[in-house]
Amino acid sequence: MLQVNSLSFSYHKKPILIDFDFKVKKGEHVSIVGESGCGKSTLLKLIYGLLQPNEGEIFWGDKKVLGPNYHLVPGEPYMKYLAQDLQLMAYTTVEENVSQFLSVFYPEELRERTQELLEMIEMTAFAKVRIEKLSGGQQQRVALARVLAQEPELLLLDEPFAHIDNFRKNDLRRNLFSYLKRKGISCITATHDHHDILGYADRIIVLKNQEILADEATEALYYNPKTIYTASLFGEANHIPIEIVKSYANTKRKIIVYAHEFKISKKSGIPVIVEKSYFMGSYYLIEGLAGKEKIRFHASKAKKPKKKVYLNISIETINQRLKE
Ligand SMILES: Nc1ncnc2c1ncn2[C@@H]1O[C@H](COP(=O)(O)OP(=O)(O)OP(=O)(O)O)[C@@H](O)[C@H]1O
Repeated sequence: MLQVNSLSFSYHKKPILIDFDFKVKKGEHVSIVGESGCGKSTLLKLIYGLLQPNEGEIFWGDKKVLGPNYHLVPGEPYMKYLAQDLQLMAYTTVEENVSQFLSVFYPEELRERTQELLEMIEMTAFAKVRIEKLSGGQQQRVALARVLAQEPELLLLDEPFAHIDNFRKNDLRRNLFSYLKRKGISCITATHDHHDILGYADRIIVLKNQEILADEATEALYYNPKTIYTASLFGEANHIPIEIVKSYANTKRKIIVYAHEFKISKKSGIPVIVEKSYFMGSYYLIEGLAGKEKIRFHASKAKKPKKKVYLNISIETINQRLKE
């Protein structure tokens, strides 16, 4: 288990992370999310031991992670960190880059393990190709297989699919995260992309203003995000005064409603004047005004500007969001 205790870090006196406490269990997959510059990469570098905490400690089981003040070569053998710097050997083949790190004695087992990893990254056809001939996204996939060949207990991934095209991304996500679960490898992923989170992360840690804003199981956080900042990490979300939803409500509170949670009605609900429709593939995202309040919702067809529609939200959603 990873244990982060009262961790604080500053770059040249500028605080980046203040008093972080969290745990990651064996085999658990945790996503670190938050706006650009909130400190996601910094947190991964601290866990890996590339940066020295100002305060606090990090443990993997009973082993303390020592920062650069104590290590000439950063990194711990039980942990791997995959960042933008891929550290591949340009003049050797994909296969060699992966198999070199497998601690396997018998040639047949070496072949099988290499094959398993190349299948996982869908690069079997490129086994004999030299790294220098690959695209950036292909190199990123090889780098992933290479760190997995080293059988880490904890894998740290920084924007792992940033250079990978959309054709591959979904398959690769599914392959990678089920591989990690199968092998019981713990994983912390820093990402902006909610597609990396929903469906894969067991837990989400949200960073904002140098602090942990939320640390919760993925579904619980999705359904009850508490702040619009958190909800927006999952997709298009509205933060609207409750009096717009329930005209009789006597409160200044606002509630979070995801765009897809509104149902359109011809006759009753929140009156909204359409401003703009955006084609999104399987639906249209519609922007409109409820009084002075901007509202975004989904519709199966585009709506003409100035058209009046009525929106409804289920009572279950309202009650859930109003819970403290
Ligand atoms: N070596 C450095 N020296 C000084 N400041 C730094 C250094 N590296 C990062 N920072 C600053 O620390 C803050 C956190 O950076 P970090 O890269 O951890 O954020 P991030 O959440 O990973 O961002 P992104 O999502 O854009 O990758 C930013 O304000 C950044 O400018």
